[in-house]
Amino acid sequence: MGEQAALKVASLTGGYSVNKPVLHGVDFEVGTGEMVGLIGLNGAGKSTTMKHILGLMSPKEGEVRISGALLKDDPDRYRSALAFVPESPVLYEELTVREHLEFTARAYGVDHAVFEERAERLLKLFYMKDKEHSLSSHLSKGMKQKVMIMCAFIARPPLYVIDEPFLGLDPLGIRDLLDYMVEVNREGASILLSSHILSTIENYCDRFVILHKGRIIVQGTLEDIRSASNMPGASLENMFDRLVRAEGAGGIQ
Ligand SMILES: Nc1ncnc2c1ncn2[C@@H]1O[C@H](COP(=O)(O)OP(=O)(O)OP(=O)(O)O)[C@@H](O)[C@H]1O
Repeated sequence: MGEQAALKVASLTGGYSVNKPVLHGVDFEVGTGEMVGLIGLNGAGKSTTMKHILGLMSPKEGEVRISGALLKDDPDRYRSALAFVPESPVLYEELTVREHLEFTARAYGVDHAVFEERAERLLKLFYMKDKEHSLSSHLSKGMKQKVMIMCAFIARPPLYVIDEPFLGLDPLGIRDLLDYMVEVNREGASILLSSHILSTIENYCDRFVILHKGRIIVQGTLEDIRSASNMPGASLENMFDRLVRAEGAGGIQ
């Protein structure tokens, strides 16, 4: 991996209360142009890790760097270097789909002509062209999720942090999203993707980080995880099942 990873999470310990951390010494990187899958059971700490990366939570110990920089070094630059797709859509009810895209593009300083071109392509790709002037409150659940996804891609930042994006998307939406992620990835963007749909992400991610009860139990390529779990040729889902059962399933104590 290069000297300066797109994202470096180092010895991260943190949580919601001072005395009871949720994350314990979490260490991983996302290299430039890499797609890394963050996987774990409900409550394993995936969203908490992402909140630390976004700067919504401060580490108790350890640090998070984006392209070598800490949030406190240059908050504006840190924030504009990443786009986040949350697990549940968070939209402004009184804004239309197009207005959401415009608002995001402006916040990231996207040139107007570039915005028009990207917006047109995304609206068509996600079958949302006929909804561009609809208020977000008038959209279906999956359509709201598509707006969040389009907002991330309109910005085209170097790093995407994507939390379980497939929920609510129809099969075409899932495939279009994956294809688009591959496209930005090939152009050099880095992606941290969390999902429970292991059979889908198995074929897309370069590496995986398996989080269990706030600790990383294994990380690496599919082959690395096959060696670590002594399961040659196994699917990610089967390895995950064995690894977390061996550690004892259940939430963070
Ligand atoms: N706002 C909060 N306040 C206190 N504890 C929280 C809060 N959000 C999450 N937690 C706790 O932190 C732990 C990790 O939760 P987190 O949301 O990071 O899990 P996750 O891996 O994203 O799970 P899921 O797959 O269900 O989305 C859990 O024990 C959870 O109860």
